Amino acid sequence: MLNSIRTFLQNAIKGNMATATEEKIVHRVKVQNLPIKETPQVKRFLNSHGILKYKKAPQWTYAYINFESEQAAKEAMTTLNGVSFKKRILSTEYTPISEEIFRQRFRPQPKRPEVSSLPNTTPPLSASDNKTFAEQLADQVTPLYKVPYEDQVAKKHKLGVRQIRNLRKKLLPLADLSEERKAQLAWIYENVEEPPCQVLDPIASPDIEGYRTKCEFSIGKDPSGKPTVGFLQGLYRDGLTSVLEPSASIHVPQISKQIAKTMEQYIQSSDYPVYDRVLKTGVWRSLMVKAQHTGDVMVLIQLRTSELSEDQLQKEKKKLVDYWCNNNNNSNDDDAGRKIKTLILQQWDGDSNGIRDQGKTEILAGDGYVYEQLLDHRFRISSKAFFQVNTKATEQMLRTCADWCTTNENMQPRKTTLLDLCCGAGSIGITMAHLMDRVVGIEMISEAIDDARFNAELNNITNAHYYAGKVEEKIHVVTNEQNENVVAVLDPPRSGVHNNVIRAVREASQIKKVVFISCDAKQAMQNFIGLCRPTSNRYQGIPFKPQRAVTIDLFPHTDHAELMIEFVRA
Ligand SMILES: C[S@@+](CC[C@H](N)C(=O)[O-])C[C@H]1O[C@@H](n2cnc3c(N)ncnc32)[C@H](O)[C@@H]1O
Repeated sequence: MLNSIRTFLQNAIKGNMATATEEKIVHRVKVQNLPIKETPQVKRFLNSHGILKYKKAPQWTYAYINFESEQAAKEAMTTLNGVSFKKRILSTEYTPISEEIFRQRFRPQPKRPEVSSLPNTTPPLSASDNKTFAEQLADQVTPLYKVPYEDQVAKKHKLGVRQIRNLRKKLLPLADLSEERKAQLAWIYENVEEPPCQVLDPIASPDIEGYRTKCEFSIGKDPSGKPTVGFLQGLYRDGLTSVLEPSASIHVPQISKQIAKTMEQYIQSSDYPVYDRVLKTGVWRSLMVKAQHTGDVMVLIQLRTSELSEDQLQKEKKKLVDYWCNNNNNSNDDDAGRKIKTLILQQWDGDSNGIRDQGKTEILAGDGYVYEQLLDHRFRISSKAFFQVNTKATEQMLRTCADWCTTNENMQPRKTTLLDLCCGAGSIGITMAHLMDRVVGIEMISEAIDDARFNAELNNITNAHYYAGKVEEKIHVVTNEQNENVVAVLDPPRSGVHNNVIRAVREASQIKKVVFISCDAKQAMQNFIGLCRPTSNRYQGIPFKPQRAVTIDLFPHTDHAELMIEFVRA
């Protein structure tokens, strides 16, 4: 029972991450089989394994440790799992939790009314929080919406500076080893009152409303039980899996709101029920809309098919095409269906929520692609390929990135290879290819690599080469080469990259510079530390040091931003 609740919470967390808030996760590890009481001994034992902060009540046989990234959590699990302490064999469990829920747990909770007693409009949820559903949703998906935009940017800049300072702080204990290692970290002792590298003025987003070119909506029931397309309300702690409609969401473009509404009308008159995230029954699960600045729109509908016969599924597909592409929808919202370039169906019967890369996708109409324009280059994007969601702010980021990649006293750009790690559909390398000798891109989603190859050709680029696979497995393609000058741009997912990538980058002496683009510097901190820590058996090669950093606001009204750091050899 406990396990199923935990799985439910974890799935709910994952589902909500994928849909609405790009929410922060506390990467918790539960260490089990510890002795009760014996507090000083437990403290000494955990400290000796590098764990200085943890939570354990004297009567508990377990402790919780929080980490900033999944990777750090997993590394600690590897260290502690199976270790014998006080004649007990320890075991560990990864128990991630949404940061918001984590915080809420330490706050007194107002009593909530029964969900079924809530009326069908948008009234206050309870007397104590006195907020409409629209306000609650705004607090959840765009928590800074009431803060003037310049103040949002200033706040994110401050957080970026704090992360850069943190890097210095986290490296300090590693410097106290030997004179040689200390020398490699000399930069952390310079101007200790200042950030350890130049921090440029933050780059604000040119678009601050309706900027999201990709929206993932959940399909479910609103608090009154009405089938709805929108964002998960996100209070899984209470077992709530309600969906709130997005019409007031400031970051969602009008066209995507129209499409969500049109889909809502479809499911409300459908013979099949919406997906129930607790019982794991029902059919309609999620909707993804990619609405690009070129005017191209992709609609991907995710459904659970195990309740449908083959005949029913075929009929439903035909009905969807009729509705979306033959204008048989009654949408009075400016005929959202007419604007769709491609319609895709994804079958997903698994427990985890959100659009899944593993889901079976089928193109029902169009060619399965949309196009976007970035810095005078055109990009084809498939349903599975990552593409930055704020086009105008991404252009700003790419300009700065190109500038950093081509300024280096000892390297001539045209004799330099640009290593585009985690390249997605190729936007970084392709917009810079004309400045470089060649571009080598590595990406694990094969559809994205197909897009990158296609995009290079589409933009008449002949010096870009792409490899499908994990960076940790393919990076040797470039690092095994000799006598090359290489600049690496590393643009990984939120949690950063595998340590092996960092080790390979350090060991490849031809890589003179790394431009690290991180959408969650806290989680990527382990990677930054890996690049900068002194040379050891595990981390060979000359370490890097930060030279410049800048915050770029790709996500107005949310807590998120990109932090771009230029690392050069120390
Ligand atoms: C933040 S996106 C950046 C994509 C691209 N640079 C862009 O700007 O559009 C991160 C990308 O890393 C890819 N990725 C995640 N882990 C990877 C790995 N271990 N090896 C290669 N690619 C990976 C994801 O599929 C995704 O396309």
